[in-house]
Amino acid sequence: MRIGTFDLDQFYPETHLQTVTAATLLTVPALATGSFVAGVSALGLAWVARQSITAWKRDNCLLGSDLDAEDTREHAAVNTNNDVTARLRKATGNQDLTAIESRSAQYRLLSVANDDPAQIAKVLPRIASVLGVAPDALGWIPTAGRDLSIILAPLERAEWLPVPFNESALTQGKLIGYVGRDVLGNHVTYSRQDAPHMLISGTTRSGKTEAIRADLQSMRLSGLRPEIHIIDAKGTLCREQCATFTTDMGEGLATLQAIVERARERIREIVATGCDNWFQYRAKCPDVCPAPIMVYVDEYPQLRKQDKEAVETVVGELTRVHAASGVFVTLGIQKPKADTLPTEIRDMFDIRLAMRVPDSKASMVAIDEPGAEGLPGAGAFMFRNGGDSVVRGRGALIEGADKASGAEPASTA
Ligand SMILES: Nc1ncnc2c1ncn2[C@@H]1O[C@H](COP(=O)(O)OP(=O)(O)OP(=O)(O)O)[C@@H](O)[C@H]1O
Repeated sequence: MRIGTFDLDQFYPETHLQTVTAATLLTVPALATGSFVAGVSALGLAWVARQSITAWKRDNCLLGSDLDAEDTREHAAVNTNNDVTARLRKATGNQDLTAIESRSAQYRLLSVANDDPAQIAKVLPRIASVLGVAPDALGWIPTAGRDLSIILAPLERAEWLPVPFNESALTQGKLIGYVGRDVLGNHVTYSRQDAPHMLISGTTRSGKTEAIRADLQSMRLSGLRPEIHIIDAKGTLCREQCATFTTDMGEGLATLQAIVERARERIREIVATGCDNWFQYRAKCPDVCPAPIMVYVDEYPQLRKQDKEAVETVVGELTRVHAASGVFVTLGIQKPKADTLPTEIRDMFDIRLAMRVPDSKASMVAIDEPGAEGLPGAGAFMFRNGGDSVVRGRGALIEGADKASGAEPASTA
């Protein structure tokens, strides 16, 4: 398990020693008696033992019953916070609560040894007062593991850490998008093959543009030479390498209509070769398969204002049918509202990335649950891939996109 950039398994190097000892004790006699199968089984047994010992020691640490203060003190990233633990226990009357503190790119993380959502929900306001933050600024991962909840308190802006774009999380020949890191330090990625279209929501200064940039970069690095079309009312993406770019919404609509025409032709060609979709076609006929078409519309309601019916028809067809033709759509939206983003369009977007949005209603539209209204901004996200549960984290910042993550003045939005 990783907390922040820190791997808890590293706490227990002695388990490696135990593995070697167990392996030697079990394997040598087995091999000496001439049984290769027994030797291999013994090695397997030793490996399983090592995994269980590590997990057992780690859980004990997280559960707080056997906290190894010496080990944790050596690492600034993870600390049992005795002060917070004592105050939590006093404030809640629950003597089982133990707080282990760590940090991620934007949050102070408090791991609390309790996974009963009802109990935690009841004590959240008291935890907020112990941490000295407003209750609605607290985030919460109720069942982060067995007997474990994680409470997230936003750090001061000066303490935020940037998340560099990580190319190694991508796979050549696949349309993998790199989003950033979750609060436990894991890479957050998605595949356009599983979920072709993406909705990115976020009010001004929330990090929406940087999120689109990270996605564009991911697609360019896929090795599939994507054909990129950007329709961007504000023009902030004008320096991105692409096939077409426009800030003119009339032109944007015409671009989408032309893509629909091409997509219809493509699907005829794909079906004629006996394939169901672009991914199959690419696997079967890599030499003739056309490049994927990536469409990015930033500030979708602006485009929709151009001609509501025509825009909804064209976006509807592209998202409903043409992932099979190799067309992948990303919509950016500042204030997601049910009337500008009707359910039948919204449901076509399986990948949902929400940065800070104006209120909980907008969060419901953006990601089907409240919470994005309380995000601290500048790249903090809630992410949902299809039916999976929501992941919180911070988006990748492409090198050179910004000098220092903490340098910006706090947003008033
Ligand atoms: N992932 C990130 N990591 C660090 N800082 C970030 C990140 N994303 C955004 N920021 C910071 O927040 C600022 C605003 O980001 P961005 O331009 O992406 O916001 P936006 O939501 O597109 O806003 P606007 O609509 O006003 O353009 C950036 O200049 C940068 O300082």
